[in-house]
Amino acid sequence: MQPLRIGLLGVGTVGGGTVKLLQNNAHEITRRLGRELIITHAASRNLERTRTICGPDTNITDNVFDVVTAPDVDVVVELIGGSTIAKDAVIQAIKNGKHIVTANKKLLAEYGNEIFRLASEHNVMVMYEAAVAGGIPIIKALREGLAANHIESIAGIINGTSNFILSEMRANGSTFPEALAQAQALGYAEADPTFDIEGHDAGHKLSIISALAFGTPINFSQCYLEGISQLQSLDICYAEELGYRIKLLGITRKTPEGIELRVHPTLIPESRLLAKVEGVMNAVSVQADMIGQTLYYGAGAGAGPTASAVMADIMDVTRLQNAEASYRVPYLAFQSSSLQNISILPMDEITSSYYLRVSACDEPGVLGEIANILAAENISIEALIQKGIINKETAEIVILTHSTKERFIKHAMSQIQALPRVLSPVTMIRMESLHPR
Ligand SMILES: NC(=O)C1=CN([C@@H]2O[C@H](COP(=O)(O)OP(=O)(O)OC[C@H]3O[C@@H](n4cnc5c(N)ncnc54)[C@H](O)[C@@H]3O)[C@@H](O)[C@H]2O)C=CC1
Ligand SMILES: N[C@@H](CC=O)C(=O)O
Ligand code: NA
Repeated sequence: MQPLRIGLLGVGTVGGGTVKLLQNNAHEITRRLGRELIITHAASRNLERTRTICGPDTNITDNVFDVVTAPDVDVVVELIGGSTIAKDAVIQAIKNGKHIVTANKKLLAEYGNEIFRLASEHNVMVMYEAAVAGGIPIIKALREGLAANHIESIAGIINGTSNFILSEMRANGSTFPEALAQAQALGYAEADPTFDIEGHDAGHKLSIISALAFGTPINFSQCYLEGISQLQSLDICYAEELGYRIKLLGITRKTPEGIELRVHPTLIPESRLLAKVEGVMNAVSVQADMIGQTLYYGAGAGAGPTASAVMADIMDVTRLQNAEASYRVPYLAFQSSSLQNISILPMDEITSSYYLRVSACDEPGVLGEIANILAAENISIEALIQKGIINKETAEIVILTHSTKERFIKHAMSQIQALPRVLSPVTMIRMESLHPR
């Protein structure tokens, strides 16, 4: 059988890792596929480096459009990132009948609905395992392994850079800038690391898996985003004292009123496996009606793990390329006839438990005033600690609440804030209370 011909766009961390993986594991891959894979074309900005990486048999260009129009390319593997040139190249490739493999969550979160519609019209596959949780086969799990279930909720650590930073700060006492610089040096961070630390990258990924899980269009523009840049080490310490770890979580849940879609720092009980996920590792917990809870754990970023997912997708395309259309892995959420019209809940309507930290005058009655406000909003308290840390007159009060709606906690916070003896803005961090331990 003729080899499957790959056109590679981008030979950076993931692109270079993909070439290396194919060079190292070609024999095993061919044995498993019964067919050879060859990279006929590669587009890159650094031609000399790319020639060294790819070897003499690959046509090298600095123009991605040379690759997407080349007749001897069956699959375009898009690893340049971003959503400008990458979008044009992918659209052009689909129109030219090429299958697509991409690691680009930004592109899919912003333009996935359009790209999948176009792919369906042109009868080509778009594979994106590497786009969510790097090497963890979470797309395959949702699309295939859990295909018979109703998915109820997903909670995941899906940004390796943020998790790496939080782990480094907690375990090794690194500062935020030190830990970020290390994540960049290790190839984990996005070209613009703001996407990592402000929650955008996790939001991109969450929007994709939420759409896949609940059969909706991708709704990134309605995803609530809050990153780790404003997190204070004081809150990390208090959370630990209460038996919790703080992680940047992506949470999506189907409720009768609509879908929750949110990324924010979250308190997780220390005993939960998610709380023990450290460094660049990712983990995704899925709650489904028949199977119950499943947990997927592995490296969420880096050359090797991400290349592993890219190559698995190329192998899937190879296997399915000659299958009749109906035998191909379906796009599920992206077939317009089967899309579900479920609204994304406004943030005020989500349900969570909450961590609140209040700095107040250390005087009798303050605690009572705060408790009264919470009681009036029907918010019950799970735990409370009080410390006089700033000076003798100022107390830090940390409260964990039971489950309530976000709008009730916001209303309570504004009243607490207005108390004359409350001294600085109330800190609020949401707690993970979706999945059983
Ligand atoms: N680094 C990681 O651990 C992971 C990255 N991803 C995604 O994979 C994609 C690639 O990421 P990295 O390899 O880390 O980025 P990178 O910056 O290391 O590599 C991108 C490469 O594409 C080249 N490039 C960009 N625009 C180009 C253009 N117009 N023409 C030719 N070449 C161009 C750049 O020069 C660079 O060599 C991104 O979408 C990223 O979000 C996904 C999962 C993990
Ligand atoms: N920047 C991303 C890379 C993988 O998607 C991350 O840190 O998770
Ligand atoms: Na993955």
